[in-house]
Amino acid sequence: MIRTDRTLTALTDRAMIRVSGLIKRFGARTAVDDVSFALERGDVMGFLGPNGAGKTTTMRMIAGFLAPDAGRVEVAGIDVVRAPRQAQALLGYLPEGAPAYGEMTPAALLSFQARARGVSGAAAGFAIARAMARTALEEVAEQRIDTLSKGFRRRVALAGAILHDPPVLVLDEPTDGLDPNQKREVRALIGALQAETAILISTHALEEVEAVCNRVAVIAGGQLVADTTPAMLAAAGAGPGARDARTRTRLEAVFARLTGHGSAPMRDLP
Ligand SMILES: Nc1ncnc2c1ncn2[C@@H]1O[C@H](COP(=O)(O)OP(=O)(O)OP(=O)(O)O)[C@@H](O)[C@H]1O
Repeated sequence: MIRTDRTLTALTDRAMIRVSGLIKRFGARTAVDDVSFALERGDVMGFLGPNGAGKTTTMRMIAGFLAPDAGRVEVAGIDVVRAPRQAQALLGYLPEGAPAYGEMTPAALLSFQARARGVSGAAAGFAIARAMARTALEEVAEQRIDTLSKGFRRRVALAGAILHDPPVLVLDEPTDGLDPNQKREVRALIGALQAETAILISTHALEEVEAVCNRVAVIAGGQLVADTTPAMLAAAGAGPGARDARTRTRLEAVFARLTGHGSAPMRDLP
């Protein structure tokens, strides 16, 4: 497995997300198999892998929505299994798919979520306005969620994840269903939050990794097979060299192999 110096540096007390020896089984299938990594503030880690590799299962365990069979998850040093409420207060989680409560409006849902986090009054109003502005939701604030387009519904869920301005974000395919402009906006938001936040983001889009990630973790068959940087990933496919057209093509080939979104087979992982 590729591990860079940068990764080893991250395995310190400054870690905002620390995953150690994480295992999850569903019946006979081991969905997540001894996965370990750590992220600090300033890290945006792209989480790659083919369908069924274990990305969502790992993210659900980090967010405290699924109990691991073994191993440990800490958010800012807080054990997610032992102290889920404290850990979740520091974490924003964007699950796959659309938000529940389709009969509510974005404004009502965010208000409900603020109350659930113990925030009310002027502080809630401020947090909701900030989250709506960051996700450009104002124009649909009072429209029922189940009447919104997929892109808007995705942004409502994202607004909920960043509502309390958490120092840790776990985003499961945040730009899925968005049009190119909306994708750019969400990536700009991630860039704006990066300095103060540790962000884990699953994606099937190479341009997303290139645009926002300074780290890349690759999972296949439940096991972490690379924990590196986008540049190292490119080098693994292209050898050292400039990011010229040939490098780009090879990076695309490596990416296709790692994510299963392409014709190349999954063997020979870097
Ligand atoms: N609740 C569950 N019960 C049984 N099996 C499950 C459950 N959740 C996930 N799995 C299985 O665990 C494995 C990992 O699934 P997971 O959803 O974590 O993959 P993924 O990498 O997120 O895939 P995708 O890119 O398609 O979202 C798959 O084989 C999946 O079928």
